[in-house]
Amino acid sequence: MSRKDKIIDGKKIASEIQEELYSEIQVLKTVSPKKPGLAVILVGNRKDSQAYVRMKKKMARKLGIVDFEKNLPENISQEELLQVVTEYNNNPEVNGILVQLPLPKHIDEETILNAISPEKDVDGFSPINMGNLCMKGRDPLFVPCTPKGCIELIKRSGVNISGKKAVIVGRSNIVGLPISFLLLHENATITVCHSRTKDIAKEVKDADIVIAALGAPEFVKGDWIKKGAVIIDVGINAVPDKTKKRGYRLVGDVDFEGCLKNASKITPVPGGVGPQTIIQLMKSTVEGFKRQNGIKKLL
Ligand SMILES: Nc1nc2c(c(=O)[nH]1)N[C@@H](CN(C=O)c1ccc(C(=O)N[C@@H](CCC(=O)O)C(=O)O)cc1)CN2
Repeated sequence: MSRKDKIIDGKKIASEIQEELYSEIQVLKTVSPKKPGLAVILVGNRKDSQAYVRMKKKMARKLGIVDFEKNLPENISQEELLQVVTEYNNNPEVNGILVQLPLPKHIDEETILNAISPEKDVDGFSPINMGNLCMKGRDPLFVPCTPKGCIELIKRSGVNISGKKAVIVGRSNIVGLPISFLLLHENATITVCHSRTKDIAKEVKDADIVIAALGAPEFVKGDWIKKGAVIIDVGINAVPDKTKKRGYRLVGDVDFEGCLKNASKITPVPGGVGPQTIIQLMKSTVEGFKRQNGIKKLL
């Protein structure tokens, strides 16, 4: 298999989904005078978070989703932030609410995420949606965007998940845990590795599907990969690089060149999982809009 055939083009898949969603929104216009609305709450001045929020706004506008934005100061109190969440919970024009993470240290993330109405929790991070994701036969209203995107990348690359052994490296609430449950619901056999796992390399060597989501640059090495394995790299790490204009380059949690040799499919960084986070958020907003307006099936 050629190098090109092995690399999952995340940007291309995201633009295919964008086109599908655009068409769906055009049809929605014929059945409802309302437009889907997404509220994004950003606290503080982190450059990376500001960039992600800009990307979300830009995509929403391209698709005809109305964006509501609140940029709040770093020192905002938890009570004031809760007030903003409540306002959006009560605003019928807002179908999805997202609080950009991470939050400043003085704010309790769990309290804020708990305050988002589960019906508008497009990130899928609220305890009700997370709880339903973790149970068999219970459909959460929303599923976290990055894990949802990983499943979509695997499926759209023609990989059958059922019966496969999937090894997830990382157990975060945002990615590692939700993707483990999504893969389990797709009938994969899952192993979740973390900092106390005795021999991560040994676990990965057995995997048909590897999900790397631990936030450590190029952690997963080429000689850990079983021939034919599918590798989904969720990590986005900036490593210093003086040859680059911005002084750094982005790498994933996987040693890309090393792992490419044995992999049958692999996502690059950038241009792999990242674009899914944005487009899946838009999909979830439209799903929320339809549910909240009693729109079931189109055409
Ligand atoms: N409330 C949330 N906060 C955060 C989430 C989330 O899903 N919900 N995820 C991440 C950040 N994130 C979106 O918020 C995000 C990360 C990366 C990308 C992306 O497209 N990355 C590009 C590279 C971009 C670059 O050049 O810097 C890529 O991988 O190709 C989009 C969104 C944490 N917070």
